[in-house]
Amino acid sequence: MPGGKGGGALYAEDYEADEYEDYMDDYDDQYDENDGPAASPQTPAKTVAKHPHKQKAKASAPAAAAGASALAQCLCDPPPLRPSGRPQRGAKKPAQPPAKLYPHAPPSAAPGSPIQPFAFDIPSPDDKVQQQQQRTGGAKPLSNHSSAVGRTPTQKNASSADGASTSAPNGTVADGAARPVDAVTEELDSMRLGSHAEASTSGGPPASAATRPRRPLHDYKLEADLLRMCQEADRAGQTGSTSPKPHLHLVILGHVDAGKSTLMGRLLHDLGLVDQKQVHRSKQAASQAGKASFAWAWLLDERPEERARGVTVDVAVSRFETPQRAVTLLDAPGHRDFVPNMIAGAAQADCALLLVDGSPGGFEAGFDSGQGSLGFGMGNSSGQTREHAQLARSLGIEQLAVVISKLDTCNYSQTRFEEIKAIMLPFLRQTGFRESSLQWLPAVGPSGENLVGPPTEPALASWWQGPSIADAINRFHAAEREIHKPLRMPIVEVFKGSRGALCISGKVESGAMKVGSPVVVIPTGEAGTIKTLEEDKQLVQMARAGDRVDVSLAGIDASMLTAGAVLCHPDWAVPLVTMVEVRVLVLDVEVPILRGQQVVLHAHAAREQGHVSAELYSDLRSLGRIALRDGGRTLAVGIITNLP
Ligand SMILES: Nc1nc2c(ncn2[C@@H]2O[C@H](COP(=O)(O)OP(=O)(O)OP(=O)(O)O)[C@@H](O)[C@H]2O)c(=O)[nH]1
Repeated sequence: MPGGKGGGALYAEDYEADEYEDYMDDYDDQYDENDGPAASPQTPAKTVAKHPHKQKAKASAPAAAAGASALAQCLCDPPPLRPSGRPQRGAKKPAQPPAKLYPHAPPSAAPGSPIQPFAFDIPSPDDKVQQQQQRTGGAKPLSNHSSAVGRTPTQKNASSADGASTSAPNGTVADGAARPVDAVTEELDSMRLGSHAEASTSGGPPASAATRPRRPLHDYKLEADLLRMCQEADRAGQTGSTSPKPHLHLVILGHVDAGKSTLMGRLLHDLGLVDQKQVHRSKQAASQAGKASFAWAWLLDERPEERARGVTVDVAVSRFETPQRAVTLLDAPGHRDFVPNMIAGAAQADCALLLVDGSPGGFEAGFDSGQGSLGFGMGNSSGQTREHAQLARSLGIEQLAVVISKLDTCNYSQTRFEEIKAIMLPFLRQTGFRESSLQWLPAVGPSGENLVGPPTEPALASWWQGPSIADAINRFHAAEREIHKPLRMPIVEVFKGSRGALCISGKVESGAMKVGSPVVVIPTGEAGTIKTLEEDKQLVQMARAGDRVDVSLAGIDASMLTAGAVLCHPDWAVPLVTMVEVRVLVLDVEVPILRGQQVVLHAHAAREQGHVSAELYSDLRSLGRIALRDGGRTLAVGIITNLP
């Protein structure tokens, strides 16, 4: 296997800043044009990894020059003081620091200086590497290829909401590298889900559905009756959903407290989907809890936990329509603890609104890379604006509207709007977004400025004549429905439905199903049939790619249903693998990703340290994208290039 013994290793080679865009474009373009893989699955997967300092160097030549001299100076000049507080031997007065390298240098920095004298009160970057190596048993830095292995029976990650770095019961994703291949293989065999499924009391089929050889996808043909139903739905312009308009799955992203839920609550109200009574109830509840400013947000954040903490925890789903679009809205949490939930939300989306807090200091807090002025990571203090944008792009979102909120806090300043745009645009380009797929607009959630019509506030109306939020949504294109591929519906939620039955919900990523269709749930291999299909609380007979549905199943042991599993066509089930080769882009990480390092692999709604049910990116993009996280941070994003 490429990547060495037992897998579980991630390899990286040099990566230049602009390569991210090329990397995404390469793949997207090549699949668009050829409908085939950019690199043969047999070809060892290439990994791209970027070095944060290289990225900075390429992003701006003057900054790079300044950075190089600053770094060199820092390394060559002894620090002015020793840890004891006494001067270093031979210490000389530091030269005048170069021009500001990092636009959001902490306020404590010396005027004009990006450099903080290192106080030796926190581990140095070298210390961090060493600590990490000790954690992973003397692991080595990586080079050149990528692969990740899942080894434990699939279970819903029982870790923190973060889902990061807690060990799965039977081991870790990536510790195979240090152990003999045979031992790992044996262990894998003994853990096959076959035994898991056979042990179930449901009387369902053995795990063969999960482990039988993969039938080529091109052999698949949509069943005649389903095809007819899809064609009828096309003609009628609907699939049982309430609207004939093109359907968008829109996710709302952004740093914690950027104003996502407030904006969406107010938007739903202004579009007539939330009545005065609901608003009144929400306002009352919020003021009674001493959180009056969250009244609009509480229209979406309904859970007691969310209201108590004042943050969104899980993705809230609602539906609304604009004049030209039917929209399934996914309000994602912004808090860093809930990034895994954000990933599950973004994985279902075709387009996104990225909310950026325009208030003084708000943008800077959300956009902070946590890298410190010299580009070395200084902890987990980074803002989620960057991480959300990077994850969104790597999860396949190409259309993005950047909404600069809270401008009421700075007199609706156009200068502030333009300043934020000027900083964000190069970053988003570098993240892989095409400039032509980006929209920029201001909005103020609580007062409803620029949500469904032009601004009424003179200070904003004087300079903004561009699109409102509703206009921006109308400009998004609906994704193509992939009905000619076998059924795939990743399970996002398992819940007791209004009719009493246990239901699963999620977005159909490919194929179609109707009431009575046979299905199999991967990874457990449980087989059954579709009992009911519900879309937007209405019973429907059929659901196809692009529909978000609630499904109840007959003949399936309910205990086998977990979020992250995939509902599949029984003859073309998603492959269940213990190892995937991935091509990854390493994000701004504090220390290199090391062989043996534990990571949590996120693939669509699944997060695993164990078995992975995965698709090749070339077969189905939405299920072939992955993110690797550890310690509450996203380390790398990528695509599955091979299922060895
Ligand atoms: N002044 C002002 N305050 C706003 C605006 N939008 C939101 N807020 C306030 O910001 C706070 C956070 O708003 P939320 O809507 O909960 O933010 P969020 O992004 O949904 O937060 P999470 O989902 O927890 O990440 C609330 O007190 C809102 O009233 C705005 O445009 N202007």
